[in-house]
Amino acid sequence: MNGGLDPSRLDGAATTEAADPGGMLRQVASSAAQVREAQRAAAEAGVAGLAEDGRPRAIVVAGMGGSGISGDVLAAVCGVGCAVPVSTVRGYRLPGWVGAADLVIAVSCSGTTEETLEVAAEAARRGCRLLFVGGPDSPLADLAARSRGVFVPVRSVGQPRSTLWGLTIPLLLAARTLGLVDVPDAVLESTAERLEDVAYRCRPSSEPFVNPAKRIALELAGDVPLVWGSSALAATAAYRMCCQLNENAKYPGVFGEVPEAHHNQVMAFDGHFTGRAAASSDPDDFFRDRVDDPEHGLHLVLLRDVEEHPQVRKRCEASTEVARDRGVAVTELGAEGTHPLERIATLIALADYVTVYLAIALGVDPTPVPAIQELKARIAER
Ligand SMILES: O=P(O)(O)OC[C@H]1O[C@](O)(CO)[C@@H](O)[C@@H]1O
Repeated sequence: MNGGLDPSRLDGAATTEAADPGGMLRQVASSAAQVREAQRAAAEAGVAGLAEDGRPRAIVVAGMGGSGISGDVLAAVCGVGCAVPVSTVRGYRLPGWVGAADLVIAVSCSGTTEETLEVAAEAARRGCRLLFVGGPDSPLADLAARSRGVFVPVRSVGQPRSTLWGLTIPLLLAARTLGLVDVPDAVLESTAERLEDVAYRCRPSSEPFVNPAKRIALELAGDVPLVWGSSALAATAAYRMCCQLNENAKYPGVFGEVPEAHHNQVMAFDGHFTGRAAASSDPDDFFRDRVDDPEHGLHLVLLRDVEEHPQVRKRCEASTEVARDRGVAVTELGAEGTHPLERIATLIALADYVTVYLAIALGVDPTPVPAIQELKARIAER
């Protein structure tokens, strides 16, 4: 499955369908189209009707993996000033405080994920306000019909994780209709245009020296990425990047947010995963012989937002210095645009491409997730 690193796999001519048999690059490139199509789907489903009952006390999004991220993106775009709390439930249990005054949004691309269905069924039993987003002709769609919740059908572009924008835009439109977020149609369109622009710059035929995603993938290959966001919004993109490293590249990724990472994760720079420890000439160095390759160690990936707390900006600069002083490589990815939706979408889009190209450079098929499927099958047998 893993053929080892071969940078030539990212040469423009080589990044073909053979390198990506499941079509993950095509799926990622569909993000802008998803933004546009989801607006039509949400309007046809009657999401605007949610406003009839006024503002909910809270919004709770239930979803797993690439679908659960939609709840985090909603919270990030609504921002700290949001009039009601927005949280994501990843698991089987709906928190005890959630009741009829709250809006529960169940998101599942396949419409079959057991955790999401269990939380949604519990929300229906408690009489919560309900919105369902996901696969048509599915158990989720059946539950929506039985519980008379609003249902937005979403056409999968392949994998749930690459259908992120088809799943997320209906949530943003629900929040908009409830007066909780300012996302005008013009911002949805400018976000789609920015996604198209990232897709163009990161297109398979462009060579690594001009393609930012290919360049960053080659910088990361072999290292253990610590991915830190410089704002709540960038931290959501950082978490997404780690999940995409896992599922697309079958690769580890450690998520963090500045300033919190400065109170714990940064200590890993002083540990044995840094090239410095591995290259130690001290014969008594416990870690010296335990790291195979002193060239490859931790790699700090900083996702920088346009709007950062002034102290966080200083902290990001200091992070870079502290990391480089210890032989830890640093790569920065910057958000583009002004609206929070544009900023998070551009960070996610670039990071998505990085993870797909990392998979290809390593000889890994980005699309299938066999260990996830095996776990599901084993659980179903018990
Ligand atoms: O959107 P769905 O179909 O509920 O799936 C959610 C997540 O579950 C997984 O299939 C893993 O269980 C992920 O790949 C996916 O993002």
